[in-house]
Amino acid sequence: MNAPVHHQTLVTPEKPKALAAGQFKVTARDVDVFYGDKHAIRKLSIDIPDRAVSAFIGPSGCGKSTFLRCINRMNDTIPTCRVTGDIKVDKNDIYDPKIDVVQLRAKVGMVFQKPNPFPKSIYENVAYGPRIHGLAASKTELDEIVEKSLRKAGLWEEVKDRLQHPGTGLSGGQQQRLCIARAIAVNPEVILMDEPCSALDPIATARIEELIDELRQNYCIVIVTHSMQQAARVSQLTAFFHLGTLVEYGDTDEMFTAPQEKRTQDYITGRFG
Ligand SMILES: Nc1ncnc2c1ncn2[C@@H]1O[C@H](COP(=O)(O)OP(=O)(O)OP(=O)(O)O)[C@@H](O)[C@H]1O
Repeated sequence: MNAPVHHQTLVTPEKPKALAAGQFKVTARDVDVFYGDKHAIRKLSIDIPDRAVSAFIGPSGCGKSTFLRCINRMNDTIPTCRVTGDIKVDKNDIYDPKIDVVQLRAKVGMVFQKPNPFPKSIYENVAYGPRIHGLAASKTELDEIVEKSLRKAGLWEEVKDRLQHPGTGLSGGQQQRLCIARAIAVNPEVILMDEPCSALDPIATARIEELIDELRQNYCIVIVTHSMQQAARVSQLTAFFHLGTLVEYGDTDEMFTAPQEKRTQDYITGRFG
């Protein structure tokens, strides 16, 4: 990309109130991440507010996904990966050995690059989490959770008459909304999205972006994206990563018009990356 980003904003440009009040949902201090000898994240500190969308941008391999996965301990599943430093969600240390990782991943849900519904029915995809977390006392309550989650994910009208059909039979964009419904069903507070639109066509992408904008009213959302246009459209805050460091994090509008750092300026104007 050689020209500055064309700035389209879907969302109201007001600053998140949480920023002004200093209320942060996720805080990280001096986080380092290693894969064996490879130092992937260096001394990263960040305060992420609630009820806003934060976008992580930066060139390939700069550590965006690695840091995103730290926020719900998804990196625990990679044997060579070691995380040091301090990460808190709601002031609770998520690397405390006493933390129940299954509960943490319900509270800090994740949506992946490629939609990955379970090979089960649409209903079961959404009902599975609430059932294992004991969130429904009866079948009626479970039905209500499934409907509410599918509604919040903007999928209910399209699937209400075929809840017993396989989730894998939906279109890519519908599958991604099903995965969002699945994450929502267990009452998360933070939703991590790792390039959630990269496998989708522009229409399905627009639908997911609208959904992200609606969801920010109730959740802390962090999205990794390769698209600066997408970051500009959906986020209120943007974090620019480079070579495993967080170069700057702040108001999306300011980041794309008057970045603080030369490296950010060079990246958003297409001089590297
Ligand atoms: N499982 C892994 N094992 C070893 N090294 C890894 C692993 N995952 C990532 N890395 C390395 O860590 C660094 C950061 O990778 P990461 O995927 O976090 O970057 P990214 O900014 O999300 O990249 P992209 O935009 O290409 O997805 C890279 O050098 C990458 O090769």
